[in-house]
Amino acid sequence: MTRVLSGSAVAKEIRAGVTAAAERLSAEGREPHLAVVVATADESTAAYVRSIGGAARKCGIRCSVVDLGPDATSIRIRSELEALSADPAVHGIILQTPLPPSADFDTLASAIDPAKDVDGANPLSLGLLAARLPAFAPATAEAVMVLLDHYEVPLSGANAVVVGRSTVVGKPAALLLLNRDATVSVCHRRTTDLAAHTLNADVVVVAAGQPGLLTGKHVGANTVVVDVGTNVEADGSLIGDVDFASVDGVAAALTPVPGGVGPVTTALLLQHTITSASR
Ligand SMILES: NC(=O)C1=CN([C@@H]2O[C@H](COP(=O)(O)OP(=O)(O)OC[C@H]3O[C@@H](n4cnc5c(N)ncnc54)[C@H](OP(=O)(O)O)[C@@H]3O)[C@@H](O)[C@H]2O)C=CC1
Ligand SMILES: Nc1nc(=O)c2c([nH]1)NC[C@@H]1CN(c3ccc(C(=O)N[C@@H](CCC(=O)O)C(=O)O)cc3)C=[N+]21
Repeated sequence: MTRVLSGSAVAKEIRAGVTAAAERLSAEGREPHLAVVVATADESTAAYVRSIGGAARKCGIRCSVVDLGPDATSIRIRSELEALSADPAVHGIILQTPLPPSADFDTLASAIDPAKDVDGANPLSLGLLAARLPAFAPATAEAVMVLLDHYEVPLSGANAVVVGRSTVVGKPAALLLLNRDATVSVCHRRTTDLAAHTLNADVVVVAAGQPGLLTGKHVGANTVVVDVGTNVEADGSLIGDVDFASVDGVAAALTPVPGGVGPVTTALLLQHTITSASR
């Protein structure tokens, strides 16, 4: 039997704390405010931005979406990030990926004030994370850890495999797992034999953006699979990177998409905004 590790209830719990804190802050005249900068027409990003806006509203956090369009220049994006960093009424800033082909995420994210970097995108935040110093972790990577902890998956000494090495998800997830004493392998497109790695893993985190990448042939009976992928199908439905039907019944546990990592990510982003507004 494969256990389905839902994120919805976990997210709800986090949002309850956020709502109470947002109420307190607003009563003091410090309405928490999250700004989301978008420069893409990507469908999964649009879905994410909608879910952030909806969740923020419900929790009493102001959310402004700054949509610069898919043709925005690096100069335009950078000046927006600088203006938001300098605005005392803004407490959290996120820059959505993907960006226009001419723009570099890591370069632009360094324009986000680390104090407002609620998605841990500034390379400085990643460095602090690597050094185990206080910083905002990327919400998705932290959501992976929150889910594993909630379902009491042991990490110390566990073999963990992360599929994907992006700055936004794969790399920080690997760092967080390493900080918890897992033995971590990071796989990517040049990995020659993905199954050889994942079959040996206690925990597999998949963040590749490739539907159907991980199948029942990649996992064993004791493997816990965390599916970070959010791929929008032609009919508009959301699917992960894991072939759910083939892994279900083989692995020990699996997070669903939707209803797994996604809602926890959004809740943590709001929680980070509260932390920033409280300072
Ligand atoms: N649920 C959530 O909260 C979030 C979900 N996402 C989703 O997670 C997925 C990954 O996002 P992101 O990290 O930004 O994506 P990127 O495209 O930036 O990175 C994808 C990574 O996966 C690797 N990869 C791609 N294909 C394969 C393959 N066939 N075998 C092994 N590795 C592969 C790439 O390797 P290489 O480096 O060699 O190219 C790369 O490192 C997307 O579906 C995205 O929408 C993202 C953020 C949050
Ligand atoms: N800098 C940056 N950080 C990100 O974290 C980031 C990004 N860029 N670019 C785009 C991807 C995508 N992503 C999602 C997060 C949550 C849901 C989510 O909550 N989905 C719901 C369903 C929502 C719906 O169905 O509309 C769920 O999984 O249950 C989806 C997608 C974050 N991303």
